[in-house]
Amino acid sequence: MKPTHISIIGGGNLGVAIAEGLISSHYIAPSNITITRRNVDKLSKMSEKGVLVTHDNLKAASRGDLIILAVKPYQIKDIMEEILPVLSAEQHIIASVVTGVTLADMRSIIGHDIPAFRVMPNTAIAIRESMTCIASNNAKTGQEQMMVELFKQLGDAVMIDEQLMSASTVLGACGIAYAMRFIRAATQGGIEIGFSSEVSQKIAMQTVKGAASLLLETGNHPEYEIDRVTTPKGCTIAGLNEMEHQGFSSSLIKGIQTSYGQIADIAKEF
Ligand SMILES: NC(=O)C1=CN([C@@H]2O[C@H](COP(=O)(O)OP(=O)(O)OC[C@H]3O[C@@H](n4cnc5c(N)ncnc54)[C@H](O)[C@@H]3O)[C@@H](O)[C@H]2O)C=CC1
Ligand SMILES: O=C(O)[C@@H]1CCC=N1
Repeated sequence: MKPTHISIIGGGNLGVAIAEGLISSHYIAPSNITITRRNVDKLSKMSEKGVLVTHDNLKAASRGDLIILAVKPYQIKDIMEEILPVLSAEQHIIASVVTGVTLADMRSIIGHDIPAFRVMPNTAIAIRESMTCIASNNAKTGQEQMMVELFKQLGDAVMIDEQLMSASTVLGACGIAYAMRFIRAATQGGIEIGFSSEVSQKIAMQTVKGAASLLLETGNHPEYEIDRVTTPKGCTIAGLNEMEHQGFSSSLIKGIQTSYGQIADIAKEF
């Protein structure tokens, strides 16, 4: 089972990133993707790639069998009300990437029959390296599997309980920004100890990629791999311990908790 036409409502940062990932995956032809935005001029790169671009959400919704809502939390209610007249439980799956908007919120507008999903990717979906968490509680047979297969084309994907959707938003979607801040900070440190900014960033980026790949490929725990780097009385443990004295792990955990707390406020925008 595979969607025949995917319509993305809201061609902003994430909506375009999803379309880019879909195009490069060859999972679906660009002519079977529609993306909408009020100002379609900003989607010219998408139309150059063969994606159908329109400001007409109704047209997009009737064309698609999978509709991905990628608008801001305060915009999703109006969009669902707008497209409702063309939705049918037989034709459509509605998937929202909108932070803090629950399946119950969605059902309060679109009703109980239309299969609804929450999907939480991150912006690396554009290059097919997203971690995407997916939840639903009224999917029809085979639809959950179809959604996982689709998003596995764009990185990795898992079904989770909806209760964990906010946690997945923080760890996966916000998480890519935390990882990039690590890269930027490491780059700045690298400049201070002698590298040009360009070379420093290259080293920082490839090192983070290598660390993640090592864990993904071996299945090892990070501390096991750290033990293999930290020579006794060596420079790694000296720096690592100083980072911990300065609150490295603690600041990350506290940041994650703060982001998580913020989602309750975002949810009020619905
Ligand atoms: N940016 C990210 O990394 C992630 C964002 N999200 C969620 O995805 C959603 C979208 O986020 P972004 O792409 O960052 O926001 P964005 O503001 O870049 O994109 C939203 C787009 O929707 C368009 N839009 C607004 N009203 C519309 C309408 N009536 N018809 C058609 N298009 C309309 C806007 O013009 C804009 O281009 C948010 O709810 C956010 O919480 C989730 C995971 C990651
Ligand atoms: O910062 C935000 O609220 C959105 C949700 C996850 C990533 N960006």
